[in-house]
Amino acid sequence: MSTRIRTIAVAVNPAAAGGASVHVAPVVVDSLRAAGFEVTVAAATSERALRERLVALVGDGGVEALVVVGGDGLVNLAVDVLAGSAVALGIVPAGTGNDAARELGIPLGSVAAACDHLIAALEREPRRTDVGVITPESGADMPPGASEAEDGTSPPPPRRFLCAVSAGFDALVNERANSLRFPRGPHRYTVALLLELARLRPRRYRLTVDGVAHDVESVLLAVANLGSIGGGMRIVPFASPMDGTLDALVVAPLGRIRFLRLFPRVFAGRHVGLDVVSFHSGSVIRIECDEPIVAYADGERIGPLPVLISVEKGALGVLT
Ligand SMILES: Nc1ncnc2c1ncn2[C@@H]1O[C@H](COP(=O)(O)OP(=O)(O)OP(=O)(O)O)[C@@H](O)[C@H]1O
Repeated sequence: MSTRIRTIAVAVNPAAAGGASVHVAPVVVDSLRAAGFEVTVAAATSERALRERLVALVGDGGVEALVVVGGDGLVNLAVDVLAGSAVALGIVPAGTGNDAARELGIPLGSVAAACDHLIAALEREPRRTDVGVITPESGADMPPGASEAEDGTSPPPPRRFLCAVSAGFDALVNERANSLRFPRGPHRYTVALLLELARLRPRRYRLTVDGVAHDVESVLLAVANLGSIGGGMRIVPFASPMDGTLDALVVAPLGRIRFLRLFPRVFAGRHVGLDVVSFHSGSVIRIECDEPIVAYADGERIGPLPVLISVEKGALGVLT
């Protein structure tokens, strides 16, 4: 067993993948204990309560690693809490999309394989990984379902992310899904996608990459640290989380049929080189749009554009 890491917190999201992670977590805890690690379980009834618990655990130096059992939303929460600390992040994928795990080479689809991978990684030095930071510039945004007290005129605080920021079609789909009362579950995203597809049209953005402004029209615009979103859409197949760089993907205006035909190519990462696709790499990227669009990071709602995105090089130790 590793002499470096002995104490581990396991964070559970009872909401991930419709509750499936509740069954996965005990398997993870048992595997780690059987391998000789000291394990604390961190679960809470809400995301906010879980954040407070994780901040306390990391702050008092009680754990050397945090293993999340959930999807990209829970990974995002852990990254936001852990970046810059000495606590390493482990992931046992138990969500719907699991893009962070996929990109980090963590086995998907088998809890036993993911646990074996994690225990092997605990023997090694954590891999230093870049973390993105998204800073909303404007306030006065009321999230769907927020209380009056959460509304305000000051911008939401900066938030870290591991995978990507969405500011185009997929951000609109997320926002639409969040506003729908019916249906519940994953079908909400299908309905939202169809509704947004019917409304597909380009928006005008100003993308400023390391101080150089690009005025673009786009239907799909995202900024990646790790290359995939939405359950395996390889938006930036060449993205590296260890190069101190972010990569923006811009898809130029195109009709619905061509847009739909693009999707299988993006899943396969074979859109690079197409005339409608361009990439811009840099360490500070600002996205502005002349229409109200709410940005999402790792599938989490951030706030309206404009946003400033930067990178914290090697800020996170990942067990992989
Ligand atoms: N009690 C809770 N503990 C932790 N997270 C919670 C809780 N309740 C709600 N959440 C939120 O649930 C959302 C979904 O979780 P998660 O991302 O882990 O699963 P998923 O959506 O099924 O997977 P993916 O993001 O990979 O598609 C996240 O935004 C998370 O913050």
